[in-house]
Amino acid sequence: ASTWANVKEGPPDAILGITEAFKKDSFGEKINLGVGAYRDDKGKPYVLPSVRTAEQKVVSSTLDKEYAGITGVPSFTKAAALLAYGPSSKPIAEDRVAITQSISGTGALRIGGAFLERFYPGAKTIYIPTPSWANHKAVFSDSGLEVKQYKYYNKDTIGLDFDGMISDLKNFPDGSMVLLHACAHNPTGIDPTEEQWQQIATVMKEKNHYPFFDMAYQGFASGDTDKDAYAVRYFIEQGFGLVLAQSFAKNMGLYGERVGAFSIVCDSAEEKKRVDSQIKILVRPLYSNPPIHGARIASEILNDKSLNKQWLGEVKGMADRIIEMRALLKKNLEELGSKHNWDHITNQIGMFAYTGLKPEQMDVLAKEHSVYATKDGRISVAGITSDNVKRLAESIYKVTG
Ligand SMILES: Cc1[nH+]cc(COP(=O)(O)O)c(/C=N/[C@@H](CC(=O)O)C(=O)O)c1O
Repeated sequence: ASTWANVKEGPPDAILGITEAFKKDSFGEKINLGVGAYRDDKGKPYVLPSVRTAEQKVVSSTLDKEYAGITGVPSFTKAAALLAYGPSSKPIAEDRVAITQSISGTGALRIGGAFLERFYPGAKTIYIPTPSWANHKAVFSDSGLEVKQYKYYNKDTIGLDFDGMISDLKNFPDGSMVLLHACAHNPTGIDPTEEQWQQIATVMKEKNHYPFFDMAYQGFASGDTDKDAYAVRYFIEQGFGLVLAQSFAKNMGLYGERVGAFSIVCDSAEEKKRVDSQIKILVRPLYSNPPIHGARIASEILNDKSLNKQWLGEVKGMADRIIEMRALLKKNLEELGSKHNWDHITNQIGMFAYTGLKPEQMDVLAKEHSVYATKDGRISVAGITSDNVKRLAESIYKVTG
């Protein structure tokens, strides 16, 4: 038999497969609300002007193309840590943060999964929210961890199942690894309030649970990078050690440049030194060292005062457009006379709206209305424009009444 006779055909990716279906549709007014990538009000991909400027600076500085170190471009990772943990971060001041560049957010999650699988002193089980980003389970199970879930979404209220989450955290074995979306929860767009984060931290401290923060949308959720880092910084103030995956795909629009970072907040500079050495030993056989171009662009933006200010304005602009599209969609649905309560569309935050539509309704949206989104009812609000919002509302209204 042929070498690969035993290889079976697998299913298309839940998220990236939507774009394939969208591309095949010849309808002129088709709408893609699938992949979580920002689009401007003309539905076009958006390269931030600050990124264009930073890229020109990088290119004109005629730097060489030598290997970066295993942990990447130092001026980038240093600035990424500051962005996440804040300028007055104690762990940074005490040199307790081990950080490596990663292949965007996915790569950071994968390095984290592999590091925890290799060194975490407790059970090699990580608890992720229900629902979570479609790729989390595979990233962590392929890292060799057992993946379990905690309650997060309440489908009756289309809100946070806070009591369910707290009771799960209380029932899990002491010292469990818990994945937390730092802001703009994917796919629900539902975040704990600051008070709820404080209660989550209290329970996790009592239970000695270990936080794994995934921050893929810092600045993109509220338009304010400090506000979006609230949970991470609060946990650190409460004395937690933690690991953090950062992505610059969305907040800098560097999707295809694959810019990210993975960091571990250690107990001491001495511990950080040991941890850092083991991160290098883990990364070297994975991909040896990361791509330099995207990191150099991000470094320019994060380290140059005026570029950083310009960037923050652009990130806020993206967040504001998303918030405006949420309000427009809700308004159009109400004007059509929809009897449903659509408050969740404007209450939710970040790239996605969790509509509450069922898989079969999502199928009808695609097949009969050429509106494409994932089966779980998640729509990427970034795909909504002032030109398509009316037709989108009509399509949803026809499907939901
Ligand atoms: C929560 C979360 N974490 C990590 C990532 C990974 O992003 P990266 O490009 O590796 O930095 C994504 C991407 N989410 C969108 C794109 C995708 O699925 O890859 C999405 O949910 O559509 C997330 O939504």
